[in-house]
Amino acid sequence: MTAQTLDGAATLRTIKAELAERVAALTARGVTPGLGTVLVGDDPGSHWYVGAKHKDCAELGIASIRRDLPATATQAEVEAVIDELNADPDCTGFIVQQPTGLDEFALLSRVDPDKDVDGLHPTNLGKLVLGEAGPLPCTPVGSIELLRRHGVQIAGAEVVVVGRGLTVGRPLGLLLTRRSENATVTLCHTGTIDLAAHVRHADIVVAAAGVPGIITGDMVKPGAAVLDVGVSRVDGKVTGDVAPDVWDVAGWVSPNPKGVGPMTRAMLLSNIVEIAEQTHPA
Ligand SMILES: Nc1nc(=O)c2c([nH]1)NC[C@@H]1CN(c3ccc(C(=O)N[C@@H](CCC(=O)O)C(=O)O)cc3)C=[N+]21
Repeated sequence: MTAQTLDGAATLRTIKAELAERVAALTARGVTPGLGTVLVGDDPGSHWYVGAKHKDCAELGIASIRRDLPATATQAEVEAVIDELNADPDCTGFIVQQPTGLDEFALLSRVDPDKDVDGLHPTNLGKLVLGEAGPLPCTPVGSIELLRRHGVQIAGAEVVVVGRGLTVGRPLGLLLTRRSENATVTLCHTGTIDLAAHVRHADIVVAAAGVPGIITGDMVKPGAAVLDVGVSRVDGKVTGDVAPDVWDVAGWVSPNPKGVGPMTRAMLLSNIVEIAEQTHPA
């Protein structure tokens, strides 16, 4: 048995086509959405991600506002750029690419919550906990959207999320347990005693540990859906958390690359368009 592919690259193309129509409708009314990015330092991976986001925007007719700062930039300098983008009417929303090597919590907290297209501002994470509407974190929502668009049943599913990080595991647990998703979630982490015992019961496994190959075929229930969210670099190549033998057991697997990564970009674009529509109602 070989698993079906949860193809994030193809799904990104579909979502871009849907969003392009909404951007065109905005542009026809004189509204051009604008995405801002703040990038600190010269990590090649971060540069690639930010470059890809701006290419996506160009394809859709979303304007780009790019602020690249040297690795020597201070907390105060980055905060001044955040203040500038908060005040810029052409900037619909923006992200501060992580990691910055600076006080991340202070930076996240300084972004105008209404421009927080990462959905990571404390106010927006609080809204998620409270069940209030607001921008949602891109990687967790992208993971759910990838499952949904491939017909994987989420309601009633036993989901094991591996990893409790701020950008994936923790918010994903909150999203999946909403009434609208109705999954039963077990959040596993480095303190989990018997990871395999938990994963074995899961209809859906989300591997977001950042440990190459931590999920192996013998841990997975036959037919389960397995999302590979982890990103590590081994010998310069992107490597996920899911071992190759999982494909022989699972019903669906998201490849890595071309799985959840492109979906993160899709949801960023979607958040931008959403904010532009809300702030400029027809
Ligand atoms: N404030 C902030 N927001 C983020 O959303 C954010 C961040 N910081 N820091 C880093 C992570 C990582 N991330 C990815 C985005 C796209 C791909 C992606 O499209 N990857 C391609 C290519 C991967 C490759 O070949 O390098 C793929 O998976 O097919 C991956 C990872 C967003 N992040």
